[in-house]
Amino acid sequence: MIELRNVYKYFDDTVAVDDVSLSVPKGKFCALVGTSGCGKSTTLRMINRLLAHSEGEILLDEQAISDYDPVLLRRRIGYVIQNTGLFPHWNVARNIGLVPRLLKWPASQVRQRVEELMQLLGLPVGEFANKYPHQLSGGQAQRVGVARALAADPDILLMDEPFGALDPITREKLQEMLMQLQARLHKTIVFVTHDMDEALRLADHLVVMRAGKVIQQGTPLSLLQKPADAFVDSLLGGLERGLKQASLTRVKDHMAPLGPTLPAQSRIPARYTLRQALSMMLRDHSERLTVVDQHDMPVGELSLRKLVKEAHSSEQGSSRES
Ligand SMILES: Nc1ncnc2c1ncn2[C@@H]1O[C@H](COP(=O)(O)OP(=O)(O)OP(=O)(O)O)[C@@H](O)[C@H]1O
Repeated sequence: MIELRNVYKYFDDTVAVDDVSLSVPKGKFCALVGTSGCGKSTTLRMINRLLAHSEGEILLDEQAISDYDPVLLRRRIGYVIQNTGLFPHWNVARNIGLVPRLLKWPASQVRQRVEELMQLLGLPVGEFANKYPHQLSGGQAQRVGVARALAADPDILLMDEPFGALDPITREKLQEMLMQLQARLHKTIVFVTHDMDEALRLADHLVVMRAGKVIQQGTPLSLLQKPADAFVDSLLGGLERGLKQASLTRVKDHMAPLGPTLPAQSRIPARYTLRQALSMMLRDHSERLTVVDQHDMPVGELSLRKLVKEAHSSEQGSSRES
């Protein structure tokens, strides 16, 4: 568990981080988003003490980070940055094994761990172990960066725009890889990004910052349903907000039992998103879809009218709560 309580960071006259409080429970994925210079990276770097905070408290598992030995603290925390920070004259295997070697693991154990991680990250050992960073594509180098951060099995990962320099297709692949890794490893992750779609896709908890302050935080769906102000609304895509919300919602959570009327012609698997369902409705000129299970058996139906009604009542509900 990572907790920041009323944290400030000053650089001379600049207030880079201004009264930030947030907590990331164990095994959860927190994304920090906001425009350039709003204090995301500074917030991240204070967690592993690359930067000292000026005021407030930062706690790991309820213990102040100032009580930890900084070297031991950083070994508990994997750190991944945009330009990978790989050593150019070391091959991939040596780069990945850096922290275990510093920890004086026996050579055979380091080798085993490196090979295990390369496999986990889709980097075949025979092909990549002896390559140097300049021989890798951006996506491959970033996989090596993630493998290196995971080498000593830290419980926390801090990731600063890790996929920022990649083309959109590679970026999406690495997001997918990270989601799969997270489903297996359950690390506590704080992830900085400019890309709201990346944050919406990956995060359990979203923190929107502006000028050093946290403007709003919560689950991606809660922010999409009720952005705190026009700035958050525009970051979340303005008019596109409805479709983004639909991308995060599954058909199975909105289907109704099969009715007495004839099933609709178009069929959609229950695991698909509402965005895909809406697209199918538009494509097939149909306000109703039959929902099917993995064996293509009808299990329910989805109606556009009901979806619109539900969206309306959930907005009413969330405005009553706030
Ligand atoms: N070492 C430093 N010395 C002085 N000012 C700094 C330093 N590091 C950051 N700042 C300032 O602190 C503020 C926050 O910077 P930070 O890098 O945390 O923002 P960011 O949200 O991560 O930006 P970006 O998305 O562009 O990386 C900025 O005004 C920046 O100029």
